[in-house]
Parts: sequence; structure tokens; C-alpha cells
Amino acid sequence: MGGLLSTLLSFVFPNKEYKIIIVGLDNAGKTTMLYQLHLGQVVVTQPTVGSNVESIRYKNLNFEVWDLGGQQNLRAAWPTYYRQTDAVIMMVDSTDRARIAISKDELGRIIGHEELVGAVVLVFANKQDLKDAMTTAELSESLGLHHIKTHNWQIQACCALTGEGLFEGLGWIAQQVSELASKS
Ligand SMILES: Nc1nc2c(ncn2[C@@H]2O[C@H](COP(=O)(O)OP(=O)(O)OP(=O)(O)O)[C@@H](O)[C@H]2O)c(=O)[nH]1
Ligand SMILES: [Mg+2]
Repeated sequence: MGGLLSTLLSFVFPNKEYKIIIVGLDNAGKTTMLYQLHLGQVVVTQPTVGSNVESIRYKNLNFEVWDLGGQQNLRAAWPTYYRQTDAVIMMVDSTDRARIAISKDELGRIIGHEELVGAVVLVFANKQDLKDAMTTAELSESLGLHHIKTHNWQIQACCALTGEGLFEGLGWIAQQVSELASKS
């Protein structure tokens, strides 16, 4: 159904571009993911200062994808990117148990932000290749995802190094934005 809808929407709105922002703590794997989606390969990354932006076409839809720097002193600038965002990707390093409470706080601020009321939220449980990675069930619990009633959300296990899980997550976003667009 989502596939048919997105195909129809791409005929009706051929130039429509959906905006996605990728947030999450430093070292989560945001930039690695952006370039895995964009180029299909792993790039050598440095901690992002500011942002990277790339256009990605998937399931007949065009996405403008913003990857934001996640270091603590850069997070205050995240809201400057929020306008007209259709989907938020929260990237989590699934091995970073020590900072999961900080990720939860950041997620709480994101879903409480007035400019993100209509956005859908995808949590990527990244670094599933590492043996001490938390499962999606553990992460859902630690992040309090089941308490979120204001936004449509999804959690997806992934590995940005291999690309595993990334297109499943993007497919969920494509389906969500297609359904929202068909209702408006
Ligand atoms: N093992 C493993 N390492 C990963 C994975 N994804 C990213 N990394 C590594 O994690 C480190 C940080 O990746 P980045 O993509 O630069 O992280 P970031 O979230 O963009 O960090 P900031 O720009 O500082 O916010 C790099 O060494 C990546 O190679 C993964 O799925 N598995
Ligand atoms: Mg980065």
C-alpha cells in the first residue's frame, strides 16, 4: 500500500522533497549512515561540525537529508534545522549504555519542540554488529518509546557500516510521509 501511494504521489507532486533531519549523540554513526544511504559505501568520517546535507531518492520519493553534529556544544543548534521537517531520525549507538539517559533527554526535547509536532520519529539502533549492542527492546525501554503518544515512531536495528537495516527504516519513513500527504 505504501509503495502504491508513494508512486501515485510522485506523479501528482513530482518535485516534492521531504525533509529528514538526523540527530543523536556524537559518535552514534549519523554521518556514516548518511553516506551509506547516499553513496552505498562507508566514508571515513570526522566529528561533524555544523551539518551535511544530501538528496536521496527512495521508493519514488525525494528526500533532503540533514545530518547534524552531535557533540554536546553543538546540540543547542539543532532547533535551527527543525523548520518544515517531515521526519526525524534519532541515531543511537546501541553500545553506548553510559549515555542512553542523555539520548532519552534529547529525544524528549525533540518531540516537545513546536516545530516538530507533525514529524514522524525513527530511532535507529545502530552498531548492531558489536557484540555488546543493546537490542531494540532494551533501547525502547531505556528511551521510553512506548510512552510517546504524540508522534508516530518506529525503532529499527541497523549497522551503518554494512547498510543493514537502513533501507527498512527509510522505507518506514516513506510509507509514513506518503500516508500523511494523502490525508492532507
Ligand atoms: N562498529 C560500528 N561502527 C560504526 C557504525 N556506524 C558508525 N560507526 C563508527 O562510529 C564512528 C562515528 O561515526 P560518525 O558517523 O562519524 O558519527 P556521528 O554520529 O556522525 O558523530 P558526530 O558527527 O560527532 O555527531 C566512526 O568510527 C564510524 O566508523 C556501525 O554500525 N558499527
Ligand atoms: Mg557526523
